[in-house]
Amino acid sequence: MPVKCWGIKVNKTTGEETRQRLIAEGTLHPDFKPKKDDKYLYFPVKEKIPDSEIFEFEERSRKEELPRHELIGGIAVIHENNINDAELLLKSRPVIHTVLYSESAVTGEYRTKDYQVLAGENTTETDYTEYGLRFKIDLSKAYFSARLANERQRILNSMEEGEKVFDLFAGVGPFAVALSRKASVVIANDINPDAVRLMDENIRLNRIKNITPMLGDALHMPGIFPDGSFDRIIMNLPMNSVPFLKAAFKLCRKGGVIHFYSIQGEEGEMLETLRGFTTGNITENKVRSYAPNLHHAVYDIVFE
Ligand SMILES: C[S@@+](CC[C@H](N)C(=O)[O-])C[C@H]1O[C@@H](n2cnc3c(N)ncnc32)[C@H](O)[C@@H]1O
Repeated sequence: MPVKCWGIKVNKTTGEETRQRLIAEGTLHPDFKPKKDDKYLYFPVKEKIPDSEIFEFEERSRKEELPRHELIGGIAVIHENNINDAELLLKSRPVIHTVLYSESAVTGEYRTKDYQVLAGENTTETDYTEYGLRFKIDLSKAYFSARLANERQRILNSMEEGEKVFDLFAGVGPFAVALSRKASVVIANDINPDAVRLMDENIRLNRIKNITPMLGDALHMPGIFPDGSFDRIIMNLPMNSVPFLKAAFKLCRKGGVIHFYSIQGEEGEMLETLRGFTTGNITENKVRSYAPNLHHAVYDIVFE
């Protein structure tokens, strides 16, 4: 039965942005379901806040556990080929327009996956907002994971204003776009033409002027830029970054930092390899679980 509660009414085009803002502010009411009509989305909030009005919302059933999924903008990705789960997810939030089943692990040089549409619109494209930044994503054409959002902010917070950053495996540009807020310049390279096309769009969407997107093989980058040109290097190709370490250390200045990502089973697995390149400080952190007995780790390496 619908219950009266404070809520925010927003245009559908700004729905995801509003949802993330309310979550970040801690005001989205978890006990009621957001709702929609032809034009607007309605989000329940815990108390009276600016622009809120009283609306009627359905209570969430405590038993209605949602299937495990990753939400990227309006797309929910599930790992079981289950139409009922997909329909449940589609109905659970007005912002979800498509539910995809990921048929494989990330594969190939471009680190993409095969997807099957289980419910909703027949698309792998979506709009995604992260910390106020907007992104065009196409999951079948270029890699993207929303689970690295906090990691991008961690690096941004560790940066000084005006740094020169090189993102060697930039994908559709989430690290580059986030870090451009503090950097003087970001060079953002990827070998996948679709990723670079989407990155170009994402740079324009956010009206960013200090990112140069590049289409190329990371191995060739030291031939283009003088040694030691950059303060910070991002290496998020976690299954296969080791062959690119020599190039990264050439591009990094002495005293600069390289963020090296690795999918690994044991803590410290990469330390010996990395010690072959620097005597500087190396700090290791777990970014997220990846699979049973595997995790995504980041090594922050100071080049000395
Ligand atoms: C795991 S994805 C990370 C993308 C992005 N940094 C992100 O976090 O969303 C790795 C990316 O490296 C790119 N890649 C693979 N081999 C490459 C190479 N030799 N040179 C440049 N980019 C490469 C892939 O196309 C893919 O977009």
